[in-house]
Amino acid sequence: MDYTDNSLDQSRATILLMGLRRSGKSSICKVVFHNVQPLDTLYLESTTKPTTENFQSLIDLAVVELPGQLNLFEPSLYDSEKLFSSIGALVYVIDSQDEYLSALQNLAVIIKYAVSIKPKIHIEVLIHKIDGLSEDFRLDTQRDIMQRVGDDLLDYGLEGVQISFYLTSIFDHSIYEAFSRIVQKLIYELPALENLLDLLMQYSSFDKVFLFDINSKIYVATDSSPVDIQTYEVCAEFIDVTIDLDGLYETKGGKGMRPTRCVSKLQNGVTLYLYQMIRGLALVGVSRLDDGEDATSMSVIDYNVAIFKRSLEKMWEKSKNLEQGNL
Ligand SMILES: Nc1nc2c(ncn2[C@@H]2O[C@H](COP(=O)(O)OP(=O)(O)OP(=O)(O)O)[C@@H](O)[C@H]2O)c(=O)[nH]1
Repeated sequence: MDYTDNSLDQSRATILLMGLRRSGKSSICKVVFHNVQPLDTLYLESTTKPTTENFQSLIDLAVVELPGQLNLFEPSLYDSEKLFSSIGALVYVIDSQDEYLSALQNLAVIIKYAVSIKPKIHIEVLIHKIDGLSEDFRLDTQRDIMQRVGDDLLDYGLEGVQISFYLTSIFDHSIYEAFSRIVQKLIYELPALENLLDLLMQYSSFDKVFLFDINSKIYVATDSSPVDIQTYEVCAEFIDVTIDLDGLYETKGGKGMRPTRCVSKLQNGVTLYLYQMIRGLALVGVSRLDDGEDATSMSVIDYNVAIFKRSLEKMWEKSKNLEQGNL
């Protein structure tokens, strides 16, 4: 995703990032959207005023971060009603290594306000910094937080509100997985995209396909089979290797003339396939081709991926026109 400017554009899909002080909001933004190494977030300064960053991917995305020290309803600093009515998803970060009861009280107040302004808002709760908890304790913590949030909402008469919970850490891929799922909820064309990816799977002997945002390693869509985190990790790392290699070799006719394509067969027999798409995206597929069927299958894969890319271009053009009111 490209960093563009610093203004909040109402037409973009907007994610509002909230949570108490030091819960990890800025670190998440830095790691996911700016490729900062997790350890380099250790001594980040506390954020003192609301910040907005815009990113371009399949959709234009704005991430607004509200500093934890702010009183949510502090009218002099920002117009909370305007802000909440413009967002698609509220992401609330809870530090699971800290005492979290006050965070849960804060969350309940925010949810009450958010749904009063925008009833259809997506509410996403990150139970963050789980790297410091044992496997068993992670699940206990998640259960406890879900139970308490449910009880708080019941007290407010908001029992029907849908909330998604994610266990996350910037030190592994869980934060990318969570953001992938959150961003996908904001993509209007997601069902059509998933359909296309299912078709691609069916006709191209792929076992799993992802449509990745190359810079952030968020996947904006995948086929309908379940995501296994190890497959995600292999594919995300394959993007890094491909981009590094691509930088080493100059293609005929100069850079950027041909889309990047890379195929690699791993020792365990799994073939990884990457093809550059539009708007900073890449299709990454995993396949278990048998020896001997590589060449024919690869031609079929190339052919079908080219069709997928054309469909994606058409879909993108159409949604752009719809947005501009041209259709
Ligand atoms: N162990 C661990 N530490 C984390 C993780 N994410 C962030 N941190 C640390 O938490 C501390 C606070 O992170 P920040 O990103 O500054 O928190 P913030 O929510 O932006 O804080 P304010 O700006 O004060 O609102 C930093 O030292 C980070 O390195 C995580 O997943 N695991």
